[in-house]
Amino acid sequence: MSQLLSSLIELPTQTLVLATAVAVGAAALLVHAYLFDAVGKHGNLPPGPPVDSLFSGHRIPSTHPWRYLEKLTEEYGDIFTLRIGRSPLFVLGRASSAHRILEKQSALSSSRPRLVLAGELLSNNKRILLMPYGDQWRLYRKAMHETLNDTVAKQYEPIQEREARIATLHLGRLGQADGGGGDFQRVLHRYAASVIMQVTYDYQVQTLDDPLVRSVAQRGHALAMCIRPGASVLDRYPLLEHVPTWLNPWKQEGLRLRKLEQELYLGQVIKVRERMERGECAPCFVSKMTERQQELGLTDLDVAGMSGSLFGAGSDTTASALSIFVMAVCRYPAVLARLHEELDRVVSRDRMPTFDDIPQMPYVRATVQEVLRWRPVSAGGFQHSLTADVEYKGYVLPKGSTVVGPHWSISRDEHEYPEHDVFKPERFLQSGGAEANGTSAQDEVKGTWFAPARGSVAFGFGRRVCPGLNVAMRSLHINIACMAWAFDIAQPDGRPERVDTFAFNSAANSHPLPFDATFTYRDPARKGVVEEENIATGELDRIAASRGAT
Ligand code: HEM
Repeated sequence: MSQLLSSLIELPTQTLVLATAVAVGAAALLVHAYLFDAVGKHGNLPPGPPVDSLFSGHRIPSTHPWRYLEKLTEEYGDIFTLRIGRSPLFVLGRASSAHRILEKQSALSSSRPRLVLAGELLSNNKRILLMPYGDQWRLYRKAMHETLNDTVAKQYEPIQEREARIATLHLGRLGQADGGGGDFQRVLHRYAASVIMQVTYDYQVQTLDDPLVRSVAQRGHALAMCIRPGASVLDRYPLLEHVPTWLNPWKQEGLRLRKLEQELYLGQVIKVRERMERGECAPCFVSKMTERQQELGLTDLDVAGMSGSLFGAGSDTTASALSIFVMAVCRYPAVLARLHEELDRVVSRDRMPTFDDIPQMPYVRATVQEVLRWRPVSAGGFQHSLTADVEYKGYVLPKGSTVVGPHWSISRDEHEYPEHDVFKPERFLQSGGAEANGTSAQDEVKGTWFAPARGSVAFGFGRRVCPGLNVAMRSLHINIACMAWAFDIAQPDGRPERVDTFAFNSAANSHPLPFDATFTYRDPARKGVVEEENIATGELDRIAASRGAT
């Protein structure tokens, strides 16, 4: 009797266990299918480390994420898979994979991952950096090419020479309160802001406290906040976009930011047009776009969006690269000594360097290349997304997934760059530097003295390569030549080993954290030349006037 009873109890217990197991198994399969839908369909994917969490996948540290990716590259090789939420991210940590996928197959790998808050709501799909590959992006690229190509960029050289002279004057006056003060990074920032504002709006920036520069920087900051990985719930759950605006605080915020941005950028376009009508505007991005607007089929919002994008893309990046140069010569004084030798041979102490001198200065050119390699500004690289399946080493990377080539790990490959952590411009003298060829960045400017070196990834990849590189490379050359011509630049205690060459912020365009450097004129004659040049730029008068006004 008791045997019968226990078998009756056992039966439902077994059934219950079985049913629970089936339910758990089914749920696991569903979760698996949900989390790995893109991955599961294709199967043959590059290996990668185990996930940190079943639901969120891999957690990439927010501090210097590129260093984490470098470690994984050393472990897993030139391609590996991470999972971010539901989506796979393929990391191309070496030149081999990045070149093969982002350059050779760039027709398939030149889109951007969708960013609902930053790209669609805030930017109204008018920010080229975040735009998906397609007709609108092509139109913007064409417009940018017309206004930033080598021939047009050459016309901006006088602006860059003048601004480099102003920057040199301010560097020589660091610590003085009468308009020459501020730390050196602010001086370099002012240079970059002023050049990009003149290129875009024919608007010269005198100080970083200029209200327009502040407003533009605030908009850039708002964008940076929205782009941070995981910053927006709308990007994690894009379906929320369909919740009506009055019930949707994230959408309201995105649209509020869009309004602020559009008012600012449209306002600047209108001001340029008013000055054009009065015949007071020098050629700049907005004036050229205004002339070509109808022909290209651009709306006012397109012109406003494109011109607004330029400051964010071109100002911080240039300022950061110039600060990296200062960091490098503080840490490696022998590099500065060799630059001094070259400048003394080509330029003499009686005048400042000009663009015409640069082709005669291979060491200056090699130094620029090494700045871009040693501490790449866009260290983590920019994410691209695939518009079709892409094959590499027998793996199939599925359409729609995201790939990234971190500039940091690619530029620190010991096979390509022995003693990668040492700042050594000589490596670009040996390899033929600017004359060598092979990347799409070089295709842009092939044969010119400022082409990025063979294998350089500093300006990105394939069809998304930086359209501002003609302007950027000119800025780096002229400023590095002027700084090295004028100054002994040093770590203040005279102890180069104290320079922390890893002290950078973690922004997408990474910037050295504030550090001290001294800028001492190499001799009084050079100081005299810089001051004389700045009578011509008008900067000495401006400083005197601002002193009188206070
Ligand atoms: C040292 C200075 C600079 C560096 C290191 C730099 C680097 C980059 C990189 C890495 C990208 C992304 C490429 C990719 O997706 O693979 C980019 C895109 C871009 N850059 Fe630059 N850049 C610099 C200066 C400039 C300047 C001066 C301008 C404007 C005059 C500019 C305008 C742009 C624009 C509009 C894009 C977006 C292109 C697109 O998505 O199609 N950049 N830049």
